[in-house]
Amino acid sequence: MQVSVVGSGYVGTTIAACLADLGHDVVAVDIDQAVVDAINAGDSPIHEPGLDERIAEHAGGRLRATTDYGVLPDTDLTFLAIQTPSNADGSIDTSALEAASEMTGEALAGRPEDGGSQVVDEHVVVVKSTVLPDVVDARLAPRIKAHAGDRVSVAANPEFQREGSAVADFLAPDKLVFGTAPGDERALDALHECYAPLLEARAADGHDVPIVETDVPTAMMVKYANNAFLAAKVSLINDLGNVCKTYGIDTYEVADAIGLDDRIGAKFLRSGLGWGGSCFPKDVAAIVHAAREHGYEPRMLQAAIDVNDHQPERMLELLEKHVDVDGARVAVLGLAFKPGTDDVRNSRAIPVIDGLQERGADVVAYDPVATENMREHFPDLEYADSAASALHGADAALVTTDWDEFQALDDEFDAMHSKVIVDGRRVIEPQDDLTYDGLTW
Ligand SMILES: NC(=O)C1=CN([C@@H]2O[C@H](COP(=O)(O)OP(=O)(O)OC[C@H]3O[C@@H](n4cnc5c(N)ncnc54)[C@H](O)[C@@H]3O)[C@@H](O)[C@H]2O)C=CC1
Ligand SMILES: O=C(O)[C@H]1O[C@H](OP(=O)(O)OP(=O)(O)OC[C@H]2O[C@@H](n3ccc(=O)[nH]c3=O)[C@H](O)[C@@H]2O)[C@H](O)[C@@H](O)[C@@H]1O
Repeated sequence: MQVSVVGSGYVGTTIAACLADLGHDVVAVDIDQAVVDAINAGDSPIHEPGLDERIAEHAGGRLRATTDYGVLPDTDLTFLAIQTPSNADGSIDTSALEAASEMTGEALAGRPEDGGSQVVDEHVVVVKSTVLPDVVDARLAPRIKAHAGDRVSVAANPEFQREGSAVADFLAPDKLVFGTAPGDERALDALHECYAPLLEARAADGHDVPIVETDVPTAMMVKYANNAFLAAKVSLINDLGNVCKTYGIDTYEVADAIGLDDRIGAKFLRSGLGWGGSCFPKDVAAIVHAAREHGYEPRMLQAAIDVNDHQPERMLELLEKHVDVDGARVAVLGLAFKPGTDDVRNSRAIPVIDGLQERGADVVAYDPVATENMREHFPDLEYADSAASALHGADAALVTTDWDEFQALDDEFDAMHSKVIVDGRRVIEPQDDLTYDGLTW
């Protein structure tokens, strides 16, 4: 199948490389020339395990990149994987996605001045971006169809991959959700054809992937409900964890026990500093905002946000029990919002660093891959090139991301001025000569 993917960020690059791996001919379209150049040179524009190899293997073959929307009519199906960031009030900013929809419609209509060289007979545009249930039909499809007409179907296929394991998640999904307009067989057939090689590969490994066929608004609501449920699950274990801590009980022991109950499940029970990233905070805020616009107050979801917002403050309060933060040199270990990624969007390290600076600390930060991205937030912060050098001479260290390499830290603590560790991710093994405090244990 000929597939185009518009938007080559975390999602777009992953699905473009994976679809090429599955045998499709894929063209990635992005307005960022640097991103396009990287892919064509066989390099990944983002840090994601398994992506480098796939891009290196397929670039120049089944995978190419361009800034030219004129390639769209030569493909059968176009995914839109454009960012949908939060506005200050929690609603989502769909302007970039709307612009991309407009450009997609123009290209499919074959207007030469918009990069189109031919009028397509039939085409399917699939929205991968996460948008509220009414956005595809109200704001995206009209922009595409105004130019390209009803020869083009517009469908939704929300994505459930996680950063840090995006390739593995995309290739082994728990489910696929196909949202199409009622009776739109063209869209449904195209989605089935696109995913057929993935389903065959999973079947060969003995796994059936359930496919949920539904309408477009329900497909997007599934995406929001999925993320809201997981974020709330983490907030609930953090809330319970804060209670456990007041009794001196280890929340991880409790979580292991409750996770044995099938109705609860063992995943997403790691308590600590809370959830960050480009999606949980954005998506929970968006659904809360939308609910209020419709006159409903979503109390559980707001509570999930409140608990999450408070965990960094709890970390700083714990630190204050052990050191006088004003003037202290504090090492922050971990800047990415989770391990395995260089993404710092809404990283919990950001409010922690803000809080340290407000309290007059001298902060030194380290992350194995996310330092450059964090420089955009904190250009004047001191960045160390290893955990060992961050710890050297520090009065305390805060663990903010659960990178594996922090587990191996041992003698490095000896170079600290005072060996105080506040662990927000349960990474460090407590030792007799360390003053060790966990956030919820
Ligand atoms: N990051 C993730 O792991 C996941 C993200 N999502 C959703 O997927 C969507 C995309 O997210 P990310 O990949 O993280 O965003 P991103 O910000 O990493 O990538 C967006 C890309 O679109 C490009 N772009 C912007 N306007 C364009 C235009 N008019 N034409 C062509 N390219 C354009 C940008 O240059 C950028 O490379 C969002 O709605 C997000 O909520 C869903 C599941 C997972
Ligand atoms: O819509 C999205 O973008 C994606 O959002 C999340 O994926 P992601 O944000 O990449 O990473 P997660 O592994 O879900 O972690 C999110 C945050 O929760 C935190 N977390 C996660 C699990 C846990 O037990 N405890 C915990 O604090 C992580 O540290 C991280 O800050 C969802 O897990 C994906 O299914 C979804 O596709």
